Amino acid sequence: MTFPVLPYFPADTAICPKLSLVGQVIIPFVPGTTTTESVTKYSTAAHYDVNLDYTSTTVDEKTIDQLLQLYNKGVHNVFAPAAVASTIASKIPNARLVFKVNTVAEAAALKAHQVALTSAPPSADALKQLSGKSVFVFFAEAAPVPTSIPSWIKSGATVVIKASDVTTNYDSPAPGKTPLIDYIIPALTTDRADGLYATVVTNPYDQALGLVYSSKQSIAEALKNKAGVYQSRTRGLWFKGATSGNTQSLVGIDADCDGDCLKFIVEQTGAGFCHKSTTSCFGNIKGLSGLETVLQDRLRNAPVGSYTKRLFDDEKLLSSKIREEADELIDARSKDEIAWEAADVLYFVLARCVKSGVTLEDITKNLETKSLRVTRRKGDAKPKYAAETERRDAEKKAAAAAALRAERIIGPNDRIIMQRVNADTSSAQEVAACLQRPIHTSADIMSLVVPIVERVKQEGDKALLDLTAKFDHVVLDSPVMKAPFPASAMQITDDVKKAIDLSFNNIWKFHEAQMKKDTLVVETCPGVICSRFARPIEKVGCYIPGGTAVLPSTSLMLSVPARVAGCKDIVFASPPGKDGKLTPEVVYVAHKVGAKCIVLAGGAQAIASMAYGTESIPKCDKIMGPGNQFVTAAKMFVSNDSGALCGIDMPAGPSEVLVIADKYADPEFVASDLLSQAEHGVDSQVLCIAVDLSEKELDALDDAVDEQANKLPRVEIVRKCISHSTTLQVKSYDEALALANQYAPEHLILQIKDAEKYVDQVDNAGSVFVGAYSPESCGDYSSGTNHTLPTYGYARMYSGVNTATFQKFVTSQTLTPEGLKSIGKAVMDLAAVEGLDAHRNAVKIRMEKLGYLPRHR
Ligand SMILES: NC(=O)c1ccc[n+]([C@@H]2O[C@H](COP(=O)([O-])OP(=O)(O)OC[C@H]3O[C@@H](n4cnc5c(N)ncnc54)[C@H](O)[C@@H]3O)[C@@H](O)[C@H]2O)c1
Ligand SMILES: N[C@H](CO)Cc1c[nH]c[nH+]1
Repeated sequence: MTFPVLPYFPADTAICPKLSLVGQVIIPFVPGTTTTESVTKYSTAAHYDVNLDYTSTTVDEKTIDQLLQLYNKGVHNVFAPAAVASTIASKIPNARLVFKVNTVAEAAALKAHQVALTSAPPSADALKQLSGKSVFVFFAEAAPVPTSIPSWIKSGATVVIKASDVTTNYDSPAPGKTPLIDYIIPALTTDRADGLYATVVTNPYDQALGLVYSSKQSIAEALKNKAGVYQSRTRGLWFKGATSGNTQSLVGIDADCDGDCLKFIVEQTGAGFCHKSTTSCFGNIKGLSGLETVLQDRLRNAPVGSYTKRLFDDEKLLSSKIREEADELIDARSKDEIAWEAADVLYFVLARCVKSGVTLEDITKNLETKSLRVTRRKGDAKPKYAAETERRDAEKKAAAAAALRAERIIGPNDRIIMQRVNADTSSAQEVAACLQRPIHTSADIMSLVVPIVERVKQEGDKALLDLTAKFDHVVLDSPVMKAPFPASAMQITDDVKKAIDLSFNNIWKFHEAQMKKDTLVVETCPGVICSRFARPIEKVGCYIPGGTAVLPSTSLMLSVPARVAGCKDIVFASPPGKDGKLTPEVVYVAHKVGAKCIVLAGGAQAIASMAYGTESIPKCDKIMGPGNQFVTAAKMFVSNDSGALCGIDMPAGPSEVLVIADKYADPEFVASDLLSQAEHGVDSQVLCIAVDLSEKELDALDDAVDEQANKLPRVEIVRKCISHSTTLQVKSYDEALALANQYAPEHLILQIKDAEKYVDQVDNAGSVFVGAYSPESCGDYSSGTNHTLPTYGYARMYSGVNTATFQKFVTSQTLTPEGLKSIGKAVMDLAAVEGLDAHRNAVKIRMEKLGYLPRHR
């Protein structure tokens, strides 16, 4: 309970610190003038509440804003005439208001909980009508009537008195002034025979220092001297510290709920409160304030070279520690970890405060002020911090994924098996880490690729030859081989020729079936005929990878649909071998499809040469084909450069496969499919989602992977790829398909019972291989579907290469007069909405001539 006396200070600058020892003051509110500073200067630094007296009988929006700000800076209550208080309450929902009225009857009629009586002094009996309300007897204007004060206070009212009418100088008060003690004693009771009041002494953080006793005189002396003065039961008036030197500065006094126990809030100096030289009579104070005391002492006395000294002297060290500990706290999970990390954070934060002279009391007061806010911020983090948290989360995800991969380096003597993760018992973060791709087209790659592209753009063939020498370690005379291609460059075996021819035919058939030959015609309204027809893209570039393995199959996958679509100029690009020659199968395919030339270059430089053209290489309108991260980044770069005016198919990077396998799947089949993509490159990724497999069945899968992998010539690549590849155990098919859709694999293989049934549930995948006898390799070469497919999860929004990739679609329309009549008005109305009069006119003129609209000259 705060003492039921509220000193009124007519000017906010004149607040008497001694009177405010009772815990509250009231100052006038002046519209437009009372600033938040005039409130914070008391409310955040001192131990008393600041109330405002609003005297005007009107209130405008500007003043409401001003009040809002003042509330939010810690103003306790605003006393206002009842009508004004109602207006404020309607504008500021949680405003703390005391409704000023003249009479007890008016107060009783109000719904408000806090009321102030401003005129005729009420009798104690009349006050009883207001039980249940907080009542203030407002004597700020008139001189108080001291004889009534005890009865008001005893009735539970708080007396608002002019500060100038009160004094702490109790023994020789100036004429007309009432000693403050006279307002305090009526609020107290005691059942002790000696009439003393039990008094709890606390520090400013409400920590008990000890129990003492007070008398009317000791309290009056304490108020007068603003010091700890008590009544010893054996030695009379006791000025604490008078002999020991451990004095106390009094910062506030208070009473308990029924007034039979006092509280003195003090700042203790010297060894402590207790005569045994401990901080309190209950021993030394621990916790945060104990730590604060230690740190304050260290700030003054820390030995040179000690860690605490370094911490105080080295701003960067202290800031870094706060950040580091805050991060660790964010990452902590168990109760123990959180407590541990929170303690570290508090230690360094407190060191920062102590160093800057900020005390726990300042922080507590600040917290109290914030709790008084009437309009609260939404609580969202500022965008900068939200973005930072997201960035850090992404970094952590990547680091977690990297850590998982890093943990698993499959050594030459280790079994080549995938890591196993049970999706049902792992955290979402752990599962997500398994679904992270090993490599991204990041800013780092772009910073390598952009200079390469720019060089080719500027220097053409010369740059191409230099970069081929640098990256492919072969010095060429010319970067291009033009058609007709010499027979010597396409020497291949009959079997391979037959294989290419068979594959060519199947790819042709499937892509020709996709060909949109017929013009699409729709009459949308009578006389309005809309149509759409396809046209081939004239000049297309086909990139055929050749880094870790040359892929003639890719030349088929790109050039056959190009030919089906009717593209005029087909340009191939593929890195030359160390002997400076192209793979003969690639040249054979180029010859078969009638390609115009083959660029003997790989990587970003090959893409740039086709995007911008060089002295010897024709510029292409669109570039298709897969490749490593340099190729993919260069494709993305040129497609964004309006100077290149060059489209691309999609980001088709390192190969990947996700196999969903159940207990009906043959582990050897599953292993072979996983390894067929693992052998592409160390940055490939293969995943198996095992549906309800037992440990024994999972072991069989591991055995099959290990056995087959060790027999492969590219086992070294496979070993590295399998290191970052995972078998995820799930319980159900639905779960498996949900994870597959989340990953959006380039290839999805369903080795499950009734596989066909689940195709409907596939939302995101480049190409699906359904059932035990549909290995992914068939799609790579010969079945007819295309193997140039979106990776990195781009299957969520891109399709694989298809015939339409090499086409563009043109729409056309024909309107008859009847057609114009059907839609003319709608066009004119919409053009008017957009304020585009020329658009409107184009229809209006025709409609007028046709007689559908009256002519306007
Ligand atoms: N998504 C698909 O549809 C699909 C299809 C087939 C292949 N692929 C993938 O294509 C990729 C082919 O990659 P690849 O490396 O074997 O062949 P690539 O032809 O894509 O890249 C080789 C070229 O990269 C350049 N290069 C190498 N190191 C470089 C460096 N440090 N800086 C700049 N340039 C550098 C060289 O010029 C080299 O010619 C594989 O990851 C494979 O999985 C994907
Ligand atoms: N699997 C690759 C697509 O990611 C294509 C390919 C070509 N040769 C063998 N495989």
